[in-house]
Amino acid sequence: MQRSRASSTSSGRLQASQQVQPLDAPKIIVIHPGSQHLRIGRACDLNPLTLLHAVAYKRKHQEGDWPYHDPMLPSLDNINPAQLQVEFEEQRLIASRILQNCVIDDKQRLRVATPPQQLAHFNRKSVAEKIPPPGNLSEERNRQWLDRGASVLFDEQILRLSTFDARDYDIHFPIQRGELNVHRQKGGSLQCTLQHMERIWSYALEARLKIHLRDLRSHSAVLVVNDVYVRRHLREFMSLLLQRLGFQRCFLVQDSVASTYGAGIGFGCVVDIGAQKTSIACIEDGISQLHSRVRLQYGGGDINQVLLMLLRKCGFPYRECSVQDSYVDARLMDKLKERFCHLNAKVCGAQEKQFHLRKQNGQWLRYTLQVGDEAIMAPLAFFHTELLNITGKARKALTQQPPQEQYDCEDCFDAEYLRETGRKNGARGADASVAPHLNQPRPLPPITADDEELNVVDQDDQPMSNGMAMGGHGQKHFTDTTNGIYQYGQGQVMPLDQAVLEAIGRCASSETKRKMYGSILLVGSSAKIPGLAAWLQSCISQQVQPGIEVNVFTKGMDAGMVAWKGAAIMSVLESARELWITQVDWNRHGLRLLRERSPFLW
Ligand SMILES: Nc1ncnc2c1ncn2[C@@H]1O[C@H](COP(=O)(O)OP(=O)(O)OP(=O)(O)O)[C@@H](O)[C@H]1O
Repeated sequence: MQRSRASSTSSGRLQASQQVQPLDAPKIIVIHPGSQHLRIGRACDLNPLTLLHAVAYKRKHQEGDWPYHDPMLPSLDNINPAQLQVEFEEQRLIASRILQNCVIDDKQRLRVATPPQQLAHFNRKSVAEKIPPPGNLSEERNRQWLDRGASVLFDEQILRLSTFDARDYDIHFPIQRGELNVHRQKGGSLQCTLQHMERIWSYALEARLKIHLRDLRSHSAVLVVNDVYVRRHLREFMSLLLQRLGFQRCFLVQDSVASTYGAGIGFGCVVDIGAQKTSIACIEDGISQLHSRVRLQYGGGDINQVLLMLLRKCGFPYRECSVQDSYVDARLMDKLKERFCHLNAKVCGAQEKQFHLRKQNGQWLRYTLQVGDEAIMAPLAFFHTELLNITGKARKALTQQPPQEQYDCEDCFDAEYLRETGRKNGARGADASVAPHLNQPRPLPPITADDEELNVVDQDDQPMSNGMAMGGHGQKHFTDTTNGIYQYGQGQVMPLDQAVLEAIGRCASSETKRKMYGSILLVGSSAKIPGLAAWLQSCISQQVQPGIEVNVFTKGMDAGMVAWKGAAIMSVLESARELWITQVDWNRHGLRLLRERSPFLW
């Protein structure tokens, strides 16, 4: 490890009460939970299992009880759907003009647009054809598509729930937009959310990894957590792993730090684009730089919604598609995006595509359609973020408050708690003349009940200033406040390139900034969109001072697994031994251990 916690623990601090056992990769379980997927596996595995991070409980149909469904894709903003359509169309035209200005070859020829009306002419006439079940699916398995007898469904079984079938289940995704999905509706309390998580992880361990839960006491766990975290939630994760699931020991690692290990780089700006969130953090010497961290509330799921809207504009032949109610349709949009979308300006013109779909009655259908600029315009929404307004205009940018400004009433070693309760010269509370450092202004109060450690920046909340992000020029769009909060424009969703420029601009020295520009690592499954790295590189290059080298890259491995692999590598390092927190120690010392041992500033 680049940074040893041993060097930062004083002699008077905690010593492990148990001798650390030899490292044994098959007995270490690495867990990376996300908004859509859970990645889990043994540290010795080449790749983790990837399964849907959701659970569906069969409902008892009772009077007054309605099914509860967390959507798989971010919901459309339905405050004023008609207005939304009009605004979307305006933005589509602007994006189309941007694309037409793209030079596609050495002869400086410009890109030719494919108008949706031209595609609609073909698509509206396209009729679905009945086809037999795909080759490897027997008639028998096609009939038993869904296990209707099971009281709980996981993974693929949830993805087979149509609008009709879903009515029999309460469906929960315990993480949404990268954060624990705590809400006021059915099954939305913090304890319920943790219970959903426990059910999914237990299923993955027992049914998929074939590890009995009672054997977990001889296993260790590494949990990959967000860079921008809520301390209270991390505490709950520790209890879930050590007390509820019963792992022998565990440690937590931030996802950007794990990604640098997975990619084999010593430093870099990690841009993680997942299903529902994008997080950015600059890593140096194994530490995620506090001020550079930001989590943006958009990801691949929002691109699915943009794609569907664009396809509808050109006569999408599967007219009943309802991603809000049907998990089959949400899954279909994932697949279509993964197959069609790209950010390669040289690819233009209409292309004929096909997709298959199983109907509720077991009949398979084949749809044929033509796709043109929709395929490039949907992912362009990462840069032209006005297109993302359909899934919410008032999008929040989340940064993390420094540790000394975080107040945790259950942490009896919390700096604020000690300040409030400490006795100086026999008096409660400190006198400014005696201990001026203890009389600092009180930290900001919690922002929300659950997210007290997050700086939640509602993009409409703050006045504009001329705050200039360093590194680039022409970035006059950021509000810069004293505690590291920033926002983009007058409430717009922050474009990806601007967010990266701002994150790097917040690094301490120009040397560090220069290093970061030269090493921008793209991870998360949405980073697999062909051409994304080159597009981002080109956008950033145009905005930095001349002479600064910009390098945006992915590693030659599944971008969605980089963080998991990094955590697996870390877990077996000799230098990671001091990070482990045993069940016995956690029961005895609790939170204090996270302060002492976590590989990031608690
Ligand atoms: N080849 C691909 N091309 C484009 N997008 C892809 C590809 N493969 C997967 N995706 C998209 O990546 C998203 C899932 O990403 P990932 O599994 O990293 O998210 P997550 O970790 O579950 O969520 P989050 O990081 O938002 O909490 C989905 O929107 C999926 O459609």
